[in-house]
Parts: sequence; C-alpha cells; structure tokens
Amino acid sequence: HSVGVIGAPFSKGQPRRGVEEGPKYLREAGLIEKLREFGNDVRDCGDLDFPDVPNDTPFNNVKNPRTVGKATEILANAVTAVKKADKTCQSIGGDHSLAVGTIAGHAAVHPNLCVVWVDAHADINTPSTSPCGNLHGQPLSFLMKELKAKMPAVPGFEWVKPCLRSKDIVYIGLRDVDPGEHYILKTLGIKYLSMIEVDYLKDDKVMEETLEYLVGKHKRPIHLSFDIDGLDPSIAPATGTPCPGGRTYREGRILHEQLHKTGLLSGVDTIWMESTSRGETKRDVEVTVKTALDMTLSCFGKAREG
Ligand SMILES: N[C@](CCCC[B-](O)(O)O)(CCN1CCC(O)CC1)C(=O)O
Ligand SMILES: [Mn+2]
Ligand SMILES: [Mn+2]
Repeated sequence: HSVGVIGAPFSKGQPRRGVEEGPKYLREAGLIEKLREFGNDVRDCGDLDFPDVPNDTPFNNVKNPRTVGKATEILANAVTAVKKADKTCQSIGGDHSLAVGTIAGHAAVHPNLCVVWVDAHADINTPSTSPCGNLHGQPLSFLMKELKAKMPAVPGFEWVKPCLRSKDIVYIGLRDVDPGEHYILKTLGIKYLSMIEVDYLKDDKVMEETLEYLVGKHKRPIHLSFDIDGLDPSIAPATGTPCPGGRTYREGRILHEQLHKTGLLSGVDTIWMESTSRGETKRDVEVTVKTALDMTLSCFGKAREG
C-alpha cells in the first residue's frame, strides 16, 4: 500500500500556540519508519511552508481568514498531487481548519469521496454561527454544497469549491455541538453517531453502521478526518479543546483497524493540538503523541492481532 505523508504545521485556525509542532512530534515518534514496518511504501513529502499573510484583519469575527485560506489552498494542491500519484494521502496537523484543504484537494481527484469525521465537535459552524470566529470550528461549512448560499465571501477562501453533500459524511464521537451547528446537522439531515448512539452500540457496530451508510451500496474512496479530541482526554490530554466522555483507546483502535480493512481509505487527516497553553505536562504530551501515533498507524495496517 503506498502512502504520501504531508506535514501541515499550522495553527492559525485557533488561538493556542504549540499546535504547529504536530508533524515534528509524530515524526520524532517514528511515524515514517513504523508505516514502512507495516509494509507501506511511504513517500514523505516533508512539511509544508505556510506564509504569513500581512495585515490579515478579521472578517467580521473570523480570525486570520487570509492566512488560513492561503494555507489550506497550499495544502489542497499538495494533497491533489499525492492523490494523482495514487497514494493514500496522510496529512498531519495542525488544527482542524486544515480539513478545508485536505478534503478539497482530495475531492479534486476523487469527487465521489465520502468523509468519516471523528471528533467531539461538529466543526460545521458558518462564519456567521461561529461563537468565537476560530476557523478550526468551521471547516465543513466551506465544503458543504448545501451551505453555499449561507456562506459569506471570506477573504482567502475564494479558491474553495464546495465538494460534499450531507449524505457523504458521517460523524463519530460528537459531544460538544454548538446550537448553530445542531441546527445545521438537523436541517441537512447529516448522519452522526454521537456519544449517545455510541453508548448504545457495541464498539464494532459504530464503524459497521458508518460503513454500511457510506459505502454499503457502492464502494468509494473514504476520507478520514480524525481529531484527537474525539478520544477521551485521559488518553489525549494535550489538546486545545478537551471534552470529557470521549472514546476509549480500544474504541479508537477498532475504528481505525476496521477502516483499514475496507481497503478504501484514501485520505487521512491526523488533527491534534499539542497545546501547552493549558499547563499540560511533558507526560501529557507524550501520552497524546503515542495515542495519535497508534491511531494513525492503525489506519495503515497496525493491528492488535499482529
Ligand atoms: N465549536 C467550537 C469548538 C471548535 C473545536 C474545533 B476542533 O477542531 O477541535 O474540533 C466552540 C465550542 N464551544 C463554544 C462555547 C464555549 O462555552 C465552549 C466551546 C468553535 O469554536 O466553533
Ligand atoms: Mn475538529
Ligand atoms: Mn474537536
């Protein structure tokens, strides 16, 4: 299985510092070597360079619009190039505003892709519904065709073409959804397995139900956007937006091993925010890196049965 790895050291979708360290931490933890151990032919595309955009004034309450728009455009082009080489594209973040780039770039090559979004949050605020203007809480609103009419022309995002329909995405792990987002989820009829549904279902049934919904009738490329805060803070403490009551390590492993088994995994975002801004200890960071590494490797053949 061939994999193109792109480092996206980007954090301007949210206010905390230290998030751009993601690619460095996962590389230092041996991500590339371990991916090869599981038989993957890995091409490390290195870390992208994201330019600072001068006087990037807020657009209404949206912060760093041109910087985030430019970074996601650069990332989209990089993802498209990897997908043309017909590799699974593994992007390492960085905050979740990056998903505008990874999904748009992936859809440019595979317009029929579907998305599995593992996250405590829905990340589907529009610039108008966002409670704080941080773009890491808004990526999906730029990508949903059904929201196009609701979207203002945010400077920097002129390049984005909405590429997803509400039936093309399933959320797993939601447990902190803003009112504006809940309204959008209900209105668009987007399928989600929040922690309520997850509690009723047996572990392996969560991904089974997700896959039946997305690829049961006909197979198509899967894009996994995995936010480490979808897991419980006990195993991923170093993140900017922790939310209690998340998925356990075992549940996380099952999800990713089942996705790997489909053979349809075509794009993976590993999104996490090593933030030392909440007084995380070195130990917290180590635990979070190890979890992010294990979950990512599980997408590419790391399995507990060996
Ligand atoms: N929905 C939030 C969080 C986004 C998290 C982005 B991530 O990539 O980590 O999934 C706001 C959440 N909430 C708003 C009300 C406050 O009291 C608590 C935070 C937002 O800022 O839009
Ligand atoms: Mn997220
Ligand atoms: Mn989140």
